[in-house]
Amino acid sequence: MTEMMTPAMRQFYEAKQAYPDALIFFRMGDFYESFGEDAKTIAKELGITLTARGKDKTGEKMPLAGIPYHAIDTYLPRLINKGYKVAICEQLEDPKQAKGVVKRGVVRVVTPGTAIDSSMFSDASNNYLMAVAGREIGKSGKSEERGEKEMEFGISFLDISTGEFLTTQFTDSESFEKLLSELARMHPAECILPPSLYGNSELVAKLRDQTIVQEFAPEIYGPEEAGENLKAHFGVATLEGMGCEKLEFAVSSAWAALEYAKTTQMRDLAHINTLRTYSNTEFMVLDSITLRNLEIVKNVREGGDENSLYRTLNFTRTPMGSRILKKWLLKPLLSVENINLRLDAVEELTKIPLLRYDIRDWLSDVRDIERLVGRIVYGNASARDLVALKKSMDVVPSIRDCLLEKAGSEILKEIAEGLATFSELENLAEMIEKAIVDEPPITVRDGGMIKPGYNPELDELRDIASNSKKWIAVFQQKERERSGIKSLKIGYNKVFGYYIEVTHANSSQVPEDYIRKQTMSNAERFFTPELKEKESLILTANEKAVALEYEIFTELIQALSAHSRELQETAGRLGTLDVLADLAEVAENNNYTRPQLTEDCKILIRDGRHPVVESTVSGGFVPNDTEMDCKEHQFLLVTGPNMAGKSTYMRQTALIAIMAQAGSFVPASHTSIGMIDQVFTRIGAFDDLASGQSTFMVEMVELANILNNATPRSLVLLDEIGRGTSTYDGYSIAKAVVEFLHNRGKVGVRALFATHYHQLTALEDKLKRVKNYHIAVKEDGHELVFLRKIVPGATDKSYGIQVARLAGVPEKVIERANEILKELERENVFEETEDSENGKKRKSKASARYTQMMLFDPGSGSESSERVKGLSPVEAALKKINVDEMTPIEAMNKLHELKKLLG
Ligand SMILES: Nc1ncnc2c1ncn2[C@@H]1O[C@H](COP(=O)(O)OP(=O)(O)OP(=O)(O)O)[C@@H](O)[C@H]1O
Repeated sequence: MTEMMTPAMRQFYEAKQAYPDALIFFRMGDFYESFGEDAKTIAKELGITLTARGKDKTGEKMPLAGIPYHAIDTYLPRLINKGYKVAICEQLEDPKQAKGVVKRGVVRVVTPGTAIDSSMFSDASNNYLMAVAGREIGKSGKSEERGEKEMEFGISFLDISTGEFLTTQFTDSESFEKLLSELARMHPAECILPPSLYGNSELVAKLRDQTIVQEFAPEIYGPEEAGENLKAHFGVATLEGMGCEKLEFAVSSAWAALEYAKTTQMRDLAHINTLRTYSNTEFMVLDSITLRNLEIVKNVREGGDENSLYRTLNFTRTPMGSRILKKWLLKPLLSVENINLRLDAVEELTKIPLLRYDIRDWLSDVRDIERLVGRIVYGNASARDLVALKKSMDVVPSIRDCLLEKAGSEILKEIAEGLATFSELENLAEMIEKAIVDEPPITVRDGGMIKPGYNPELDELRDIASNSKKWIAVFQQKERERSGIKSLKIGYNKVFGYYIEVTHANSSQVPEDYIRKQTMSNAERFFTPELKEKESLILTANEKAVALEYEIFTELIQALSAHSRELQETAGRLGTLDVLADLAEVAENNNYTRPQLTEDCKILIRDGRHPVVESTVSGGFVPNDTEMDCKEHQFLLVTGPNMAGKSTYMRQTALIAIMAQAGSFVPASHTSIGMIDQVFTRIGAFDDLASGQSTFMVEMVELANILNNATPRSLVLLDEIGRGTSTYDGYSIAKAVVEFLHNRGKVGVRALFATHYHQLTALEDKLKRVKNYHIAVKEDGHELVFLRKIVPGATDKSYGIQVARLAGVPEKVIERANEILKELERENVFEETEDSENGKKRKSKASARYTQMMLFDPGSGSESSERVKGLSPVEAALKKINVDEMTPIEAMNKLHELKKLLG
């Protein structure tokens, strides 16, 4: 049966056998075709027509799906993004020599993490492949207290299109917090795991929530062999210079990533010429929850970057700049010195606007050099890519010279000096300029790329070919006259070459020396010995010219490849410069100021604004101050009506700190930030129904993470803890959380806590570092005026009903709600309570009874019916208790609370 298959189909099945888990794309002339089951999948996923051709192994017609060769960039991402692996089959021999049966084979396997086609990812993102290595280690420290095992992980991230390669190693908890935090920050398209970790279903499930996970078992995964292989790849004697010589899991993961990339790409990836080891302790930790809650790079609603901090700050001119800016925001620094280096450069660029304008102007001409170099090294660059690279290189001398002359800050000087070390830059640019035409064709196999005058041999061949065209025209005229057939014409096609075409009606008139070549439906085609001779001359000249052009182009590619490291470094320097100039531009346009960074634990922000909200609110943003320290203002309890601006205020504090530590100016008139090692957030309710967790469960899981991991250097934002359960439980949890964070370690944790549990504000009197603040509003008749101003002290009103009216809740409901509220307030008596600590009298609206009602589920009908029946609060509460279901501790707590109610 297999005899029925064409040679192409046979080769297709050979490829399929070698790559059973990949969809095969098989190059046939101007198309990529796929057969059989692969064709069905491709047609379904891409919504293209499924046709049939030839016979398959069983003699049936073979399903076929095809896409035009030049459209692969459009279609491939749609499959890759769905997690498919694709194997690309191309002609294997050098086309110059290829004669007879064309041998095709797999030249590249494309997986999500190894895609290099630019259309697969936005310019602003890296396309990372992540590799993990690691194992369980014994329990220690905090994890032992919690009865958890610890894991030691090495992880690496490789972007094969830009050549960026990073690795790190760290100890993690059993719930993989750090690993998942890195995953959230780097957002890899694919993650590979060795069999030992792939067997850990919990790990795989958590990774799969965020990326595509594959098992990959390179033959050599041990640290020693992996290290040797990495050294061989980089051509170095030790990995010490890259910082990972002794980090066995980092090394193993780095080799796994590189090996996977080499195996799929089937080339040695020389442009991946260095590995950078980083440490988690270099950067502020922003876990996935915080990244989401603060909308650092994506918005919560649609997941796009609109209204994210990144979008607000990103006016970079180059794709490298966008990518670096994103990295800076995802990884704010922890070293005051390094942050100041960035800030010095930003400040300089704000102070010398002309320098900034010039730089940004020049940078507008710079294309994605990192990816262009990737394509060059890959051998799949087009002549257009070289022109783009040349245009990008053209501006470098101007930038370099201008910076050498004017730059004073350290980073700008370093950039200038770094650019100056690339001595071959101008020669390489000139080489491209001389060789390649200004607007070359898309393909590199059909000629037309090399400028006339660049190569004498090429000029000569082209001459022959073009003179021959004139010869053909003369020949046609001569033959028309000789035969007397006016409609006689000379034609050409790829299969038959040149021919003389005459209609059937005239075919009897042809001269005797015409030799029949082909009969068409309405014409006859002939040739003569003279035409045959000229044909071979023309065709060889053309063929030779195209081949020579390709050869010249390949030489250029090789010359550029030899400088791939310098080109990548240049790209990195231009990208960094772009970010610095961008931050300066944004700072100038938005009235940002330079923050101070300190090693103490103070946070002082004067007239702070939310960088994103300030550009979207109508009527102007009201700036606010923040003052935190570890002495008196360590835990700020923020109260205020719904919609007052509590969340905005808390978020702006965190965002200003993140911007400052990333090296950006900030939206405030004065800022001083004591280094923050991690921002934790528990904001809003995001259902995680997919994972089977309730809203409250999600809230508690996030809270547990904060309580277990926040350090005195952390900043914690808590918005409405305990909202997802009954008031009683919620209040208890909220209060316990304040106490816990306040007392954590010796100094506690810096935290902002927005709450509607007004009873919590009494904690200010008991816990010395808790301070009350509220966001002021003004009542104007029925109207509620939001002043948006944070002021010291607590508030005791929620104004929930007024806000409900503003939101358009029907007036009937609002009236009834007001009646119920008044009824509740009638029960309420003003009382003077003694502040035991300082002996001052404090007025509190909350009577014991009111407080009790809040604690014991104020909204419930049963509560008010108990009241109507005339039970005292303590009696009502006692009635509700089910002693059989209580633990001794719960019973003790309850008793304690009941006693307090008695006063
Ligand atoms: N300082 C400010 N200046 C101007 N407008 C502000 C300011 N702060 C907040 N706003 C506006 O008020 C809206 C509500 O703010 P926010 O969500 O922070 O209120 P909230 O007090 O947290 O509300 P809730 O308690 O209902 O969650 C914001 O979307 C923003 O438009």
